[in-house]
Amino acid sequence: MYNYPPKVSEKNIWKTLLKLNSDPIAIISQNFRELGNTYTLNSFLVNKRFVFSRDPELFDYVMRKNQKNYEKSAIQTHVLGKYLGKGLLTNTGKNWLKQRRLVQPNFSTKNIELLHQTMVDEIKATIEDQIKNETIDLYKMTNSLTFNIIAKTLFGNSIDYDQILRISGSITEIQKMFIKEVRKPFLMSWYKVSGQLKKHLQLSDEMRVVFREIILKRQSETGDFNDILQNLLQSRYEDSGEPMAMEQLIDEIIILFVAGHETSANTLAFTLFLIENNESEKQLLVKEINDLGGDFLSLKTLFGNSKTMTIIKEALRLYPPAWIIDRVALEDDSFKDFSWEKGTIVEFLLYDMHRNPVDWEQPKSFLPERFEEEDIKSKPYFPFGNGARYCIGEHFAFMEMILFLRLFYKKHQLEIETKEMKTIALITLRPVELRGKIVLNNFEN
Ligand code: HEM
Repeated sequence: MYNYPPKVSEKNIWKTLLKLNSDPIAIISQNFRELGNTYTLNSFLVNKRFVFSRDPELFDYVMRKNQKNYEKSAIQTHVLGKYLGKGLLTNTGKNWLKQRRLVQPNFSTKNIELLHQTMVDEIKATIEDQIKNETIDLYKMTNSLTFNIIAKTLFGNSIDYDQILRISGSITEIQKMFIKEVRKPFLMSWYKVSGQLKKHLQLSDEMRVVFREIILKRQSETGDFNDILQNLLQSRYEDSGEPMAMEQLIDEIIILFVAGHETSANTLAFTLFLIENNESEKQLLVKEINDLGGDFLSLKTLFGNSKTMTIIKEALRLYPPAWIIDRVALEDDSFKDFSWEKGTIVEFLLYDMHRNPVDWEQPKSFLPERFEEEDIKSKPYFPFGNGARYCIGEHFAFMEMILFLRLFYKKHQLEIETKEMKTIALITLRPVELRGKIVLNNFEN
């Protein structure tokens, strides 16, 4: 009936299923090498068929050309959605489209650029705070930095650091629970009877209370507020002219926190590691910052194909935080010689697409200059996704990351202690650790 791509053999299914928990990228990649760019895994554990792929053409077909036939899997819409609500990342169908049309304009280049000063202030404060004359956890630093940036660009001074800490604590706990549910779904009854599920749903409720208070207070105030909340409150649906309902607004805010901090934090940590291990690139970066003089933070120098930009793009190629993207087929479908039944889950491994030697020369090397080549647009490079659900925060992310690197290398140096980059692929791909000491330059740049 259906012509599924080559299957993981009976013999290798157990090995694959076990390793999907402990080291998913290694086993998924190994299967590509053995079975080709697209293969099938029948998982008896969850009674579902998975098609894994690193074929850019199939990715384009599913994400763009035939995207109407594909939806996000229940892992995001239900498992994560029950804690985080139905914001853009966890929403589907008509409701998603309606929300996307309302929320996306708030992330236009023009609107994001208005947040420049807020980002600069947060970055300066974080770096100052971390100069301690001792080794610190740099990944923790990039995490709290990007969390504070999203909090302050969303709420301005309407949120205080105590509230930020509480929300960040709740989101971290919820993410841990989510990972447990995804990795060990067969323990679901235990999560229920042991009270873990309830405890995490309560955390979610508590978080919503904080957001509701902030929003209600804002609605009672008058004045000029330069933040995303103000824009979201002023946004109107095209058809009805109505604003967003309170609970939907809270859903969107929670998603912005979740989608908008860890991805950038991971990228910054990977980028720092790569810069510190590539002396010539570091020199070029510092030279660029110095050559820009007083313009090193100005909007007109931020978004061109600068050294700072190509370094980040290359870090995102080697270590895409969204290392895997999934979709479920709503109806039976076929692509080239293959066909599959509705309900099949298609998993795209961006990590492997970005490192496939067929497309990339020296795929494992850190070579930012490849992003200056003419043919770069034809390469399979999708750190921010593809098609209708493309990341709305790309411009925001580049702005905060470029500002951070420029401010950091303008006046500081890093004595990095982590010698080898070990990664862990959970919801996002992140470093296991990154430790080092920040020191002030003893010369003024
Ligand atoms: C380096 C940083 C980032 C990376 C690598 C990244 C990556 C991605 C990817 C791959 C998707 C698509 C997922 C899919 O199709 O299944 C996505 C969606 C999304 N991202 Fe980002 N992201 C980053 C930063 C941000 C930031 C800073 C924000 C917000 C401030 C944000 C908000 C979102 C939202 C709301 C969605 C869902 C869009 C939708 O489904 O309509 N992201 N991101």
